[in-house]
Amino acid sequence: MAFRDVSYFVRPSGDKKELQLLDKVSGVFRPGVLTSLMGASGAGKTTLMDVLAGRKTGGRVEGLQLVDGAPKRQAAFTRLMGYVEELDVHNPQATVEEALLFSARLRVSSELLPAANAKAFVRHMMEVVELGPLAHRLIGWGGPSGGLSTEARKRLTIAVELVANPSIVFMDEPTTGLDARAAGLVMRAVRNTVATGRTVVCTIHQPNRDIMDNFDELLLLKPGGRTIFFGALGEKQTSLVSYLSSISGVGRYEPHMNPAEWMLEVTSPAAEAGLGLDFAQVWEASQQARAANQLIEEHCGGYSSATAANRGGCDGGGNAAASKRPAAAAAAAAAGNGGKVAAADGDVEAGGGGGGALKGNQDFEVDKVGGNEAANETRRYAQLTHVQLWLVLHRALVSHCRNTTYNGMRFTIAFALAWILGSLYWGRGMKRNSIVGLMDIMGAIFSGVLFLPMTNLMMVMPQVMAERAVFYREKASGMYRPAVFAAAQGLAEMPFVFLESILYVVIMYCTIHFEFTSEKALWFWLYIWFALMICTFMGMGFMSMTPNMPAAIASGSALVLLWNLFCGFLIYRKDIKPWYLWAYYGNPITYIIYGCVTTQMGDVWDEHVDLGNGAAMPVAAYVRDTFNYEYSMRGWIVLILIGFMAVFRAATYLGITRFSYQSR
Ligand SMILES: Nc1ncnc2c1ncn2[C@@H]1O[C@H](COP(=O)(O)OP(=O)(O)OP(=O)(O)O)[C@@H](O)[C@H]1O
Repeated sequence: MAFRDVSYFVRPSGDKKELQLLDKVSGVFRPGVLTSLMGASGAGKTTLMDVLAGRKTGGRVEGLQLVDGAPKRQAAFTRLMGYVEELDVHNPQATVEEALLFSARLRVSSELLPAANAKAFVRHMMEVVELGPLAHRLIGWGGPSGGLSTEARKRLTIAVELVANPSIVFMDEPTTGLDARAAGLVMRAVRNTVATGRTVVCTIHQPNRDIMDNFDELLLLKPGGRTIFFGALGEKQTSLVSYLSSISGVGRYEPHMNPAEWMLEVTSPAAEAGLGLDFAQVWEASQQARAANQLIEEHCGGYSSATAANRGGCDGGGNAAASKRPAAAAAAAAAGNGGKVAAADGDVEAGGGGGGALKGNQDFEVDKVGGNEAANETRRYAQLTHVQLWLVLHRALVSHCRNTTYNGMRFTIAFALAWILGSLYWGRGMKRNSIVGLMDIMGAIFSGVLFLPMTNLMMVMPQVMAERAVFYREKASGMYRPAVFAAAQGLAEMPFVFLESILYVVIMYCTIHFEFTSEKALWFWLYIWFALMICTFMGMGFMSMTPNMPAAIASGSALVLLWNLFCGFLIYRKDIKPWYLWAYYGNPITYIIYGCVTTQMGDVWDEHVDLGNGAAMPVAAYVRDTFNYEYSMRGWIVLILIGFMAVFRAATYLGITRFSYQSR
């Protein structure tokens, strides 16, 4: 990948003036070469990497970006690159191998990596980052709650990108937060990745000497996103040290010093002010900059920065071919960097193909993976929609089955609430011959419809919050359609809510002793099942549309209170002021109570309610006249409730597609 005069501008909200975060940055990232992006905090390292990776969600980019000598086309480039984010966000319920298989299947097409070969490929990639022994370990949440260690999680994050067989891998601060030993292990995985012939670019903060020794080249930025140095570091960073030492006034480098620390210290804004120098200007005038520019020109061919920018070279247009790296390129790159890359660990060799070649003893040609990716470059996703849905749904179901805390809690609460309601209204389900008896039945139904479904609403929110973080990463990697994720998320809940509804209804129905006919019991169960589903989907929808848990809980609770008040139990339908009727009709609780009450009592013409003073009327007539409940509506109510479910599923879809709470 080559880029020239890349600038990036943002317009902070409420500010008329654009802020420039990158200022004409140029460079070349080559196969088999490990390039570090360094600079003071806030210099623009992550910004540059995000711009080059096409991960910025706003702002304006200028300049030329080429992939394999042609203007970068983002859709194709997304399939060719891996982006190791600083935070290691994974599905905690998956094992290491499952997470990698999931990524491989969704990011490499079945033509290039048949499902039968995926496991062998993944196993091979696990060897690259030395995760083989942890293949069957559950990822977990890390820290005291168990699962992979911080360092193993980082190697997993790298592997998740590697199994997509990318040509170029961007890594955002892969060693941050790790101790020296853990950072060393991660760097070995990074180095192994480079040895497969891939282009690897890392942002990194003040690495120690051992870590620094792993890097071949450096792009050093200063605040404002301007280049201070770009080129080979040389053995033990001698090229960098000799360049900076040649600038008059720069503090002397002593052999015992950490070169990264020294470099950042002598080029800091304070040091610049002390020397009265602008290191970016010094760089532009230097002989090393001329050599770097020559290299950049060689890779940029005849493209001018302005032309490419106008043609959408930054994020669209152009005719980018998928990256095809000849083995010679990797070898040449290695030769140009002290031969560091040529030696590969184990059976991993630098080689050709879009994703570098792995020579193993598999019974299929891994070399083909990525090498033929150009054939699919027009396809946005590696897999067809139904395959995406199956893979995402399968993962969601497995995760739910393993999430014993979530399921344990919801089944326990269902059991406990059913018994509490059952003991409160014990045996009153058939006492329909007095107004008090009917109100008891209504109360039991109102409580049953509200309590457990509301619990579901609150309990699902943290689950969705956790899944959303993983979704953002996977969406950015172009693994599947957002609609697939939304569909799988809803479908995976259904069997568990189904079981929960059976547990809840069986206990409640028997203890309250509603009428024991299979028809009435089935109607009752159906409405309660729908109530649970609606509230679960509503929790998912609210969590997807709002930025965080407090916002989701606040908005969900407010709506539930409104539903509660206007569902026709606390205030009868006929007593609700006309201008509030929308809250009665646009309210799923209204229909669930309506359905439960009318199917229990709306057809009971042979029993009479005592109205006092010797007057009585059939139960069915009382229910119809008092609550406006028509028995004939029971089927329509099912359709209305399905409509509410659809609305909340749509809310989830809109939330994940229209609102992104991860702006970059
Ligand atoms: N969307 C944005 N709007 C305004 N300023 C931004 C935006 N994104 C980044 N910045 C600013 O741009 C500068 C560069 O940010 P960036 O995160 O790229 O720096 P960095 O070199 O990676 O820093 P660090 O090492 O601390 O992560 C910072 O001053 C940051 O505050």
